[in-house]
Amino acid sequence: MGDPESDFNLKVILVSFKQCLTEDGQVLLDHYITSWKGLVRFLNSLGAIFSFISKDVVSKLQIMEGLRNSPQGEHYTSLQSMVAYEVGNKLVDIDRRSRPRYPNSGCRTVLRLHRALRWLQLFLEGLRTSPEDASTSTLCSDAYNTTLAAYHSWIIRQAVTVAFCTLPTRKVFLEAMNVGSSEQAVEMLGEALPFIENVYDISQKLYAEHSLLDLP
Ligand SMILES: CCCCCCCC/C=C\CCCCCCCC(=O)N[C@@H](COP(=O)(O)O)[C@H](O)/C=C/CCCCCCCCCCCCC
Repeated sequence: MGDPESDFNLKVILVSFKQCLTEDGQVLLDHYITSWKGLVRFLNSLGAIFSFISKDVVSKLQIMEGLRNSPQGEHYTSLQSMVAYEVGNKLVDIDRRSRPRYPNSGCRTVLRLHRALRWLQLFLEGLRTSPEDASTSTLCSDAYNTTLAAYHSWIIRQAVTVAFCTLPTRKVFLEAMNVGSSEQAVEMLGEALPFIENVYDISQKLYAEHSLLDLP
């Protein structure tokens, strides 16, 4: 049996995104939630300054677990079945002008995580391809500005900018992935990032097909 501490590395988490996908391209929500829990664990290890971010992710994961464990749980087996169920039964707030009726819908909640997954993909790709002396804070902000920033209020953008300034160097970051040297971490990212990319692309297509990419 493996040692839980040494098993805890970023490769395990990134590869777990592979398990989210079935052969016919269903995104399995149980695995999706588990993969995100692993990411939260990493985020927590970066320090208390990131706790406002991890609290938000945890609350979204709790919403999804609540739906999954509810009497309607079978509809929340995959992203596809969730979208079919919630859209088909009008359980999603589509119109920004109306009073929210379903603030905790699965579609809305996963959309927030889905956007964050794109941030993660761009950030880790930046880490992988950047020179040794690249600033992680710049890599992180660049990825943030092209993904999540557009959806966040001014106050959150300011808090995030401060938190980014506390990030460790690229070398420390790569070693914190717990997969060996920085060179090995870079290699691992090259192998494992496509798993995140696949999940992101399939989810993006599904949400676009149902016009769900801009849910309030
Ligand atoms: C050793 C390297 C490993 C890197 C592993 C990184 C692990 C990353 C884990 C989590 C990523 C951040 C997830 C952020 C989710 C944000 C969801 C969101 O947009 N929530 C907002 C909207 O929700 P509603 O209000 O509409 O319900 C919410 O308002 C936001 C609240 C908190 C701020 C979120 C800031 C996100 C910044 C992303 C960068 C994270 C920096 C991590 C540093 C590596």
